Amino acid sequence: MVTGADGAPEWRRSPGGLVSALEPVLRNNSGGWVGWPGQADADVAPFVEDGLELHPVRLDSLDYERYYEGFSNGTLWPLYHDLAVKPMYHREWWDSYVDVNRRFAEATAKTAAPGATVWVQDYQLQLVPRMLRELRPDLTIGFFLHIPFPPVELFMQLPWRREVVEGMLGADLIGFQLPGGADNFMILARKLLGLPTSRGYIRPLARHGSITHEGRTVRVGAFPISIDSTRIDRLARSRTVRDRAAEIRRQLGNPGVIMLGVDRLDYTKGIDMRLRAIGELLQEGRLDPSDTVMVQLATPSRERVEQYAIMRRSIEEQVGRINGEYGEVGSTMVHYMHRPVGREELTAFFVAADVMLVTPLRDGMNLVAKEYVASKVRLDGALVLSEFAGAASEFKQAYLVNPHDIEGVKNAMAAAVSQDRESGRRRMRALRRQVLAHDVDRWARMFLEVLRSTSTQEPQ
Ligand SMILES: Nc1nc2c(ncn2[C@@H]2O[C@H](COP(=O)(O)OP(=O)(O)O)[C@@H](O)[C@H]2O)c(=O)[nH]1
Ligand SMILES: O=P(O)(O)OC[C@H]1O[C@H](O[C@H]2O[C@H](CO)[C@@H](O)[C@H](O)[C@H]2O)[C@H](O)[C@@H](O)[C@@H]1O
Repeated sequence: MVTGADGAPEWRRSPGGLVSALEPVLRNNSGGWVGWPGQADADVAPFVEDGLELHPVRLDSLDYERYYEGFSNGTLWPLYHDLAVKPMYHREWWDSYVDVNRRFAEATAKTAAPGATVWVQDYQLQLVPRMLRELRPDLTIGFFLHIPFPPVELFMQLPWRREVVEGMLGADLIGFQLPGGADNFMILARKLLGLPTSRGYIRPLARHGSITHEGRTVRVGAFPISIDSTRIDRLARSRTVRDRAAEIRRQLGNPGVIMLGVDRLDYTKGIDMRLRAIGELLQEGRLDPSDTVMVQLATPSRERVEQYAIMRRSIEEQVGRINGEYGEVGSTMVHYMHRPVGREELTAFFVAADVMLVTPLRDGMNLVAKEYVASKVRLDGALVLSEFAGAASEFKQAYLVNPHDIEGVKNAMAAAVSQDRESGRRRMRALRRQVLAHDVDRWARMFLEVLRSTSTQEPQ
C-alpha cells in the first residue's frame, strides 16, 4: 500500500521475484494471501483486490525496523547469501522475528478452512510452519525458501539456529530452489538436531529426501521456481512492446550494442562488479564507447538498511566515473535509473537489449534472467549469467561467469557482444526451450502435488 498523490491509499504490486512468481499461482488456485500491507502502522481489514483475497497482517514501525529491516534483511539475508556482508545478530531483532511470525501463524490459523493446504513463503516466515501446526494440526503445511540455504558451517553462526530449523520442520514439505540447499538442510537436521534422515542426494523435482521429526515424516525437495513464460512471450510479441523497444533503441542513439542490467538495488546482485568490468573493457579498448550503451535499471530496495545505502552510493559513483570518462554531449555511456518501471516497459527493454548482464554473487534463482530469455522471441540477444544464480543450473547455454573473477566476466561480456548470429540463435533457442517448458505453473503444480501426497502418507 502506498499513499497516492491525493493523499489516499493506493495498492501497488511489490517488486521482487516472490510476488512475480506467486501472483499467477494464487489466481489459478483461487487461494487467499496472508501478508503485510507494505506500509507500517496501516490497519487494513481483509479485502479483495483485482480478484485476489488478501488478509493483511499489521506491522508497526518498530516491527518494520526490527523484524523486516533487522532480522530478515540484516541477519538472515546476508547469512544465507554467503556472508556477502557481515550479518548482524541482535536479540531484540530476534524477539521481533518470533513475535511477527506468531502473528502470521495466528492470522493464518483464523483464515484457513478446515483441512486446508497452507503454503508458507520464504525466510521471513521460517517459524510459521511449527507455530501453525501447533494451532491447527488439521492443516497440510508446505514451506518454500526462495533464497539459497547456506552450508552448515555458515548457518551454525546463527545464535537461534535450533529454533529456525525446528520452525521449518513444522511443515510437511520443505522446498528449496536447488538440490544443494536441500542437501544442506538435510545435513543440518542430522548434525544439529541428530534427526534420522534419508540418505543420497536430492534431485530437482524428482528425488526427495525425508526427515523424521516428532513422529512425523517431513519431506525435503528441490523445486526450481520459474516465471509465467507464456505471458511474457506474448507480451514481447505485442505491437506495443515491439514499437516501444524500437523507440528505446532510437532514444539511445541506435548504438550497435545495448547492454542491460535489471535488479533490485541489492549488494548480492553484483551490479558494482559488472560496472567495473565495463569500465575496464572501455579502458582497454575492447568496448567501443561510440557504439555501446549500458542501461541499468535498479529498483529501490530496503533503502534504510545501511549496507544498501552504501552500495547505492558506490554504484552511483561508478556510473558517474564511467560517464565522466566516456560520455559525450548527447551520448551517455551508462543510463542508470533508480526507480521501478512498468511491466510492459521492462519487457520492451528486454526486447531491445543485445546483451543481458545478470551477475549476482549469490541468488536463489533470478527471475530476471528467465524473463529476458522469454522475451527474446526473435532468438537474438545473449545472456551473461553468474554461476551463483539458481538459474545457472538450467541455463547451460548462457555465457556463464564466476562473478569473483573479473577477467572471466570481461571475456564473457566481450564474447557475448561479438557472438556470431547463428551460434547466438542456437544458444537462445535452447534457453527458450527450457524456460517455456518449465514455467511457474509447473513449479507450483509439482510442489503442491508432492505436498498433497504427504498428507496421506504414514510416518516412516
Ligand atoms: N515491473 C517491474 N518489475 C521489476 C522491476 N525491477 C525488478 N522487477 C521484477 O522483480 C523480479 C525480480 O526477481 P528476481 O530476479 O528473482 O530477484 P529478487 O529481486 O531477488 O526477487 C522480476 O520479476 C523482475 O521483473 C521494475 O522496475 N519493474
Ligand atoms: O520484499 P523485498 O524485501 O522488496 O524483496 C523482494 C524479494 O526478494 C527476494 O526474492 C527471491 O525470490 C525470487 C523468486 O523465487 C528468486 O528468484 C530470487 O533469487 C530471490 O532473491 C526474496 O526472497 C523475497 O522474499 C522478496 O520479496
